[in-house]
Parts: sequence; C-alpha cells; structure tokens
Amino acid sequence: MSQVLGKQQQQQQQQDEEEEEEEDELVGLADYVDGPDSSDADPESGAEEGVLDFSDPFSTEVKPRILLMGLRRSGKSSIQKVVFHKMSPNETLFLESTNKICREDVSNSSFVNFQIWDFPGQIDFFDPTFDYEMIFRGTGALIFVIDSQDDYMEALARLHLTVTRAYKVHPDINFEVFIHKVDGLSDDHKIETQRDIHQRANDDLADAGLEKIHLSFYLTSIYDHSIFEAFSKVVQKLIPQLPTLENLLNIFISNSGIEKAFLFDVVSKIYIATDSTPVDMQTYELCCDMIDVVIDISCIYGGFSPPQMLRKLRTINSSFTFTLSGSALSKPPRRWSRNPL
Ligand SMILES: Nc1nc2c(ncn2[C@@H]2O[C@H](COP(=O)(O)OP(=O)(O)OP(=O)(O)O)[C@@H](O)[C@H]2O)c(=O)[nH]1
Repeated sequence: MSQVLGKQQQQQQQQDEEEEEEEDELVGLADYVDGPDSSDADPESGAEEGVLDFSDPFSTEVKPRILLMGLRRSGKSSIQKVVFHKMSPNETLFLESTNKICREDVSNSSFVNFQIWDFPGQIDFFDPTFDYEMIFRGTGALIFVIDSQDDYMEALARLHLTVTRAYKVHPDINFEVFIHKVDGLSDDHKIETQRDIHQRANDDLADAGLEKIHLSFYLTSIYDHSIFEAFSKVVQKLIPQLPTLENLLNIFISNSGIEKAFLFDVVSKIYIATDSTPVDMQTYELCCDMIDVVIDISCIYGGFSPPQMLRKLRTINSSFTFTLSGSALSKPPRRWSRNPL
C-alpha cells in the first residue's frame, strides 16, 4: 500500500514539475499581453477582453483565432473597434497606439464565436521573448493590414516575414491581406495598388519557393461597408457549416421568389452566409442599414438604449436571415439616419 502511495506521490511531483516547465516556456509572451490594468475593455460591448491566461493556449475549448497584424498605424485597432465595438470611424482618430497584444473573445452566436488578437505594429519576431510558434499554432486566420495611403514596401517585407514564419508553424492558416484606407484613393489608383501589392507579395513568395501559400486580398476602409464585407469573408472561411448554410439559403430563395438572402450576425453586421448568387455591395449596404433601422426602432418602442438592445440581441440569438424581395432591390438604397430621433 505504502509502495502504491509512494508511486502516486512521485507521479504527482513529476506532473507538477512538468507544469512548471510549461509555464516557464510561455513567460516570454507576458511582455506583450495586456495586463489587468488594460483600459481597452468596453463594458457595453459584452466582449471579454484583457489578460491572457497562460493556461489558455492549451485550453480544451476550440475557438478559431484571428490575428490582426501589420505595421504601426496601419489601422488594425480601428478595424476591430469599428466592426466589433460600433465605434464611429471618426473616433478612431483618437485611438492610441497599441503596445501590447490585446485579446478579445467575440461570442455573438454559435457561428460567430472566435478570438481576435490585435498585435502592436512594432512586434519583433526575432525577439527571443516572442513565442510566435505558440501564437500561430492555434490560429485560423491571419489578417495582415497594409496602409494603402503610405509607402507599402516595408509592409510587404513584413508581410512576407510574417506569412513565411506562420506557414512553417501551421500551414492551414488562412492568409488574408487587407489593403486598407482605400477611401483616400481614386478608383483607378485602387485597382493599380491592389495589382501591384498582389504581384509583389506573390513574387516574394515565389522567390522563396513558397508559391503554394495562398494570399487573399481585399480593398478595405472603415469609412464604408467594405471592412464589414471583408471581415464577413474571413469569418465565413472559419465556419465549417458554411456549405450547408449556403445550400439552405439557395433552397430558400428558389422556393420563395426572394432575390437575395443573407444570414447576418446582427451585432457586428458581418454576414455568415449568403446564397450562391453574386453579392453586390449596394444590396449588402441596404441590409446593413435595415438592421440599424430595426435596432433603432426597437430602442424607441422597446424602451431600450442601443447598448441594452445590443446586449439583448446577443442573449437571444444574434443570427437571423435578412432577405430582399425584387421590389426592395429595384429601389435605390436609402440612407437611413442612424438616430431616428
Ligand atoms: N482614411 C482612413 N484612415 C483610417 C482607416 N482605418 C484607420 N485609419 C486611421 O489610421 C490611424 C491609425 O489607426 P490605428 O487603428 O490606431 O492603427 P494600428 O494599426 O492599430 O496602430 P498600432 O496600434 O500603432 O499598431 C488612425 O488615425 C485611424 O483613424 C481607414 O479605413 N481610412
């Protein structure tokens, strides 16, 4: 009996030592992660934000992780705040530079359920305290933000370094490149910039013998719906049920005479799925505006403030199908006031 107990004690001791070693390996990350005094958390958003628990990377809960990376001032935090915190684009002018990794849980519904990690622009992969392997290992999508209004040569070099490192650790990551702040470019300039960035980024990968890495490119701006559309596509790739949802929406429109159907996450206004007819931006914008109207009217007649309403929507079920019939589509999109009062 005493022999058995002795063996158990030994095993326990060994386990404790192993756990201590694991914690030591992760300590390097602590320098980059928001501490408990982080003031970033938005109490109204319902999103959990803040300290990274060291045990977290090995947690049994599987939540896709989306990383936001890019040079300083490229617009990473603005994207996160506008899409997930309802911050108005003009308010992002006052955002301070991020100096630690900010992690946020987005759990609006069973489909929109992931983590976003916003990285400081100055992060250095060669810093020995930066445990990039641990970060990339659990990543579903890596969004690299490039400021299109700036000289993007340095950003392209950083994109190459980031993508090649991440690919070596976890080849299944979706690499998404946001060519951002395109509101400042003319239509011709937008297309030319996208072509140039696409060409250079893929040439760099081909030179490194890594042409099998696929990069997806999006033209984005926080001043219109392009950022919501791009984020929708990023999130959709992480939803395993996407083909089933698309099939259901196809069946729905073919049996109802409705022209276009979106399955929306109301809280963030990203769409989780749509039928297989092409998406045109005007239709998507119209649906987003209609969602705002529904929320605004519910606030007036339901006696809720907009944040209360958003919280209520989160607790009920924030995904619902938004459909447009032919007559709605034939009218030009109306600009609805965000505040009906
Ligand atoms: N014109 C324009 N400006 C934008 C856009 N997105 C962000 N910005 C501006 O870009 C500036 C930098 O934005 P941040 O979100 O702080 O950039 P960041 O990448 O998080 O910066 P770091 O935290 O330093 O890494 C802010 O003044 C934003 O208002 C956009 O789509 N268009």
